[in-house]
Parts: sequence; C-alpha cells; structure tokens
Amino acid sequence: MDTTLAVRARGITKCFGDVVALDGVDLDVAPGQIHGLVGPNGAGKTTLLGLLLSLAVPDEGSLEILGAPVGRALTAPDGVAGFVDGPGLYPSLTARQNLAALARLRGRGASIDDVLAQVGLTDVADDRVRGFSLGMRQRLGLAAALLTMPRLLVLDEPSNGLDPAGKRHVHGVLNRLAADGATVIVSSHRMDDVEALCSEVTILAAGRVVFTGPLGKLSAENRALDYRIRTSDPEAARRLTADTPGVDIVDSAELLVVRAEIPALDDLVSRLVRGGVAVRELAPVVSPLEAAFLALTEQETDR
Ligand SMILES: Nc1ncnc2c1ncn2[C@@H]1O[C@H](COP(=O)(O)OP(=O)(O)OP(=O)(O)O)[C@@H](O)[C@H]1O
Repeated sequence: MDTTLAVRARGITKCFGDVVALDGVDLDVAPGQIHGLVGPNGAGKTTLLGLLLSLAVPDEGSLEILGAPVGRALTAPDGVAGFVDGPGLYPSLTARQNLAALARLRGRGASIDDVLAQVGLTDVADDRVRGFSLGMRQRLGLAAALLTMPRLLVLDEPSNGLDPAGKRHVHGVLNRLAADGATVIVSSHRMDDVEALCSEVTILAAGRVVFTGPLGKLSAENRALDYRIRTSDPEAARRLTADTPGVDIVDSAELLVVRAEIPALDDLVSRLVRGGVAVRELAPVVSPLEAAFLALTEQETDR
C-alpha cells in the first residue's frame, strides 16, 4: 500500500493585505481518506482548498501534494482536481458539451457518459446548464473533476444545494472513490454531513488548526454538555438534580436542561430512578460533535 501522504502541509501562512487568512497551518491527510474541513465563516477553509488546487500559492510554509513539493506555478498538480466557490461551468452549453470542452482542455481518463451516470445526470446530459439548479451544477462540477480520474479530489461545500437523495448519491460517489484509493478533502458547514462522510476532520478557526484527527477522538473529548431530560415528575426531578454533584441546572421552566459530564449524568439518572422518577427522554441539546466544534471554535475566535 502507498503510504505517502496525499497532503502534507507545514506552517502554511496566507495573507490578503492585512487579513491573515491562514496562520501556520499544519495538515496531514493520508491516502484513501475522506477528510472534512470545517470552521466558521472566514476561518480560511476556501483559502486552504485553493492552495491545494494551486489557485494561489502560500506566503510561507511548505506544501507537498501526492508526495511532490508544490512549486509556485498556478496549475493544479497532476492527479489533483476539484473546485472552490462553486464549479466553473459554461451556462450556454449542455452538461455533455461542458464536459467535452473540459476534456479537450485538460485531457481525460474517464468517459463522459460514465461520469454523467456516476453523478446521476444522464437524463439531463443534453440540457443547457443555464437551466440547472444549484444541486445539478454541483453534481456536474463533480463529474468534471471525476473526468480526470483524480488521486486527490478537493471540493468546497459539495453538498450545497443538494436535496437529501442527491446528497446520498454524491456521498456514494465519494465513498467509492476513496475505497478505490483516492483521497477526498471536502469543506462543509454541516457537522452532520461530516459525520456521515468523513473519517477524519480538521477544524479551522481564525486561520489556525484547532483540531485535526479522527472524528471519534473529537466527540469523545471529555467536556460537559447540555442534556434535555423529560421525566414523570418534573418537580422531584429538579430537586434531585439540584442535589447531584457535578450537574448544573441550565433551565427548568419547561423541560429540565442540565449541564454535566457523562459520569455526573450517569449518577443523576441513577438518583432519579432510585427516587421513583421515571426518565422518559434524555438527549444532548446539540450533538457531541457539534458541541465540540462550537467549544473549540469559540475559544479561538475569542482570543
Ligand atoms: N481574495 C481575497 N481577498 C481579500 N481577502 C480574502 C480573499 N480571500 C479570502 N479573504 C479573507 O480571508 C479570510 C478567510 O477566507 P476564506 O474564504 O478562506 O474563509 P472560509 O472559511 O472559506 O469562509 P466561508 O465559510 O465563509 O466560506 C476571510 O477573512 C476573507 O475575508
């Protein structure tokens, strides 16, 4: 198996005038991985993806892609494809004509019919792109990237505008690509998308990496979360909660909302049950992953 990293970035810095978009970013992405890039607006995601696609060059730092150092030429290294800020398409051409034009420019490895089928656009292959929805354009952008049979696929918000079925379809395409050994890097604003698709994630905040690693490690980090608890006896539950060490009541007006780490929460549930209070529902207010994301990015944005 090829163990050369698909991406190895060290100390990447990129400024636009006074704005520091990336500030000493290190990133390792192993081959065959679907890697998520998340962060609040302005965190630097698009800038980083643009560097991977050689749309710009870093001010400082070193970048290796598919084992080769990236120079200062503004052309995507061999084996790399993708898009940032939406795919560039010709609206007056059909989907098939767009792909044919790109194939003439860049050469191709895959067949146009095959990539159209992969992204589910066969039925509209001869329609003009002008009439395409955002989701259809995103799929066509993906087809354009697949045409070159990339070993590294870089996509900025590929789920934008996709309906749930479209999203599942695109996730299927990306999973197959990764299973065949290609590496996929996707940015997203949605933690549920990242959870469904990615094995590893990098969180950027204000141009810095605040977390990079397996998703499991992120959600397992020990921190107090808010939980919503519905019981058979709200008043008794509130009293028992107030007496439980390590558990804070956030709200008890409608539903009981408490903040606790897992051991204290376990203790609370035992106390409720022992006190004759049935627990009918207990759920985190936001998913553990989203809570970790918020905690990590808020810390950095507040600095
Ligand atoms: N071409 C540019 N000229 C000037 N400033 C830029 C340029 N591109 C990015 N920036 C700035 O760099 C910072 C990072 O922007 P970037 O688009 O990479 O963030 P992002 O994480 O992709 O944000 P979003 O989630 O809103 O797409 C922002 O402050 C942005 O205003």
